[in-house]
Amino acid sequence: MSNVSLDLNAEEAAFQAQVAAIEKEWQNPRQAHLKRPYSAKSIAALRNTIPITYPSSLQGDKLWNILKTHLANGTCEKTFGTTEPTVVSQMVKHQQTVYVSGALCGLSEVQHPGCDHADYPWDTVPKVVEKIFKAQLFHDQRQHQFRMRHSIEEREKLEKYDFMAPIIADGDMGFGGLTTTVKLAKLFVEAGVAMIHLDDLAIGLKKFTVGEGRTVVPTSEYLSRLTAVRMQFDVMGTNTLLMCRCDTDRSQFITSTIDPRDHEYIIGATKDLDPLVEYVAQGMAEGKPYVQARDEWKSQAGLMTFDQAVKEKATEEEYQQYASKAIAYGISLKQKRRIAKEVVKEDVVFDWELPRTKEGQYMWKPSVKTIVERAVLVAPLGDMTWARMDAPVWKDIVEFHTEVRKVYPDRMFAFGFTGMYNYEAAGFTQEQIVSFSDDMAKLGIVWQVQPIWSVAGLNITAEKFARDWKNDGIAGYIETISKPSRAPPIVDGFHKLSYAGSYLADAFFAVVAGEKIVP
Ligand SMILES: C[C@](O)(C(=O)O)[C@H](CC(=O)O)C(=O)O
Repeated sequence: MSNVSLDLNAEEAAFQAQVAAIEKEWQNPRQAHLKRPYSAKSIAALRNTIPITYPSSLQGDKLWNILKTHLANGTCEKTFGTTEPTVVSQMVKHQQTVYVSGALCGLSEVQHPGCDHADYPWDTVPKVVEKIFKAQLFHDQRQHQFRMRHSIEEREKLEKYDFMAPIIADGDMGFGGLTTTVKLAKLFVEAGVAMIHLDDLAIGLKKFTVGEGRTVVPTSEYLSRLTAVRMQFDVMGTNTLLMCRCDTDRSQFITSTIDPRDHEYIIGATKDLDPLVEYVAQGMAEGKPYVQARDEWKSQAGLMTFDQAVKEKATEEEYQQYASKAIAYGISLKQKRRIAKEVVKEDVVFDWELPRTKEGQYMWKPSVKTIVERAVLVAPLGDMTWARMDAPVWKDIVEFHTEVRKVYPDRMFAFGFTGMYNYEAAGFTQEQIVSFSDDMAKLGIVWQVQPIWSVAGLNITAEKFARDWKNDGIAGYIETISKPSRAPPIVDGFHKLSYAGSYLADAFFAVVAGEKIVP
């Protein structure tokens, strides 16, 4: 039974046309760098039967052109994070893009604020993107209407801004299984985002505190996440950009050992002792603090990777023989053990189950090499790459970007000036700090973000005004806010010409009343 007349030929022809259109889109220079593990046919079958277009796609193209121009010029876009449309309306005067930070959303857009553990509801960041995008459309509309009320000669004297700065947003770790990631990607596109970034962190285990550290997922899971987003963008037919962020730097745990590509970096105990969780439970029952019990166990466990354990037991010659066969991308622990048995006389004791945490994580040894491997592997699914680093180690920054560029010379990169960077402590001179952005731009880092300016930045502004208002009242307001906001370059305030959009409201009344055309 059906409620439409069934024309199977027309249905098949429409489907084949859709497949052909998708194949063509994928060959377009804008998409030629992408490689999908699925077919155009699978995507066509997942599409709706009516055509739907999204502004997100236009914004994606716009962002692509902005960043490609920076890449060609060896320059970069420097932006910052906000959740506030008011801030966006001003930053577009100086920035070409806007960042919606998950950390900020977690602080100011939820009922229960908290440090950035990405523990807010999965639709929090897309909703903020939607709020900002709609505000951008409003400012774009009011400016356009205002300009069109003026003659061409008059317009020359008016300020003009591009309010539609592409929005880059934090997709965190995708918030769960593949279906959540798909829904997240869809909501972002519908909200008007130009690019999202997705990382390889484990849900619920993003840490910024002193307890147990940050946890990544296996390479295979990271790949699936990014593929899920790419698939959803393809289903929606958008040119929205995907940034592959990798958080392996400084991560201390991995959720599973399922992927041999991760085995080189998983840490085991090389001593025969009780499992960490049992030792800690026992210690705590005896009244020891958790951290003390944990550290005691760690100091006795002989923690290292399997390759290091082999090195400890082998002669120099045996190790060279072992390394030539066993240290290569994707060699599993099982294969490594077999090779060690063949070439090393002594038994290699190694157990990666013993150090597992109460939540089941395995211990992990991060390195620039792992980040490079992950970044290179997933690069064809995305448009940009970001190696998130807690601390600015210049040598690591150079190594990472140089290595990835050996494989993908045209790759565009992002960088976040994250957390509590202490440049002096990291050995940077004042000169190096000043030229840091430009130096990074030369490595292809075309999008650079200070994600959390709003915390200290807005607080400083608010605290200052709160003090001035208490002390000086309206006299102070007039001097420090009202007058400067009217002087050029105009910082939008409530006055008729700007932010509030009074002219737009007037236009609605005039048009409804039958006004023909202005000026
Ligand atoms: C960029 C980031 O994802 C964010 O949410 O803004 C955070 C910021 C931070 O922790 O300082 C991150 O880098 O993880």
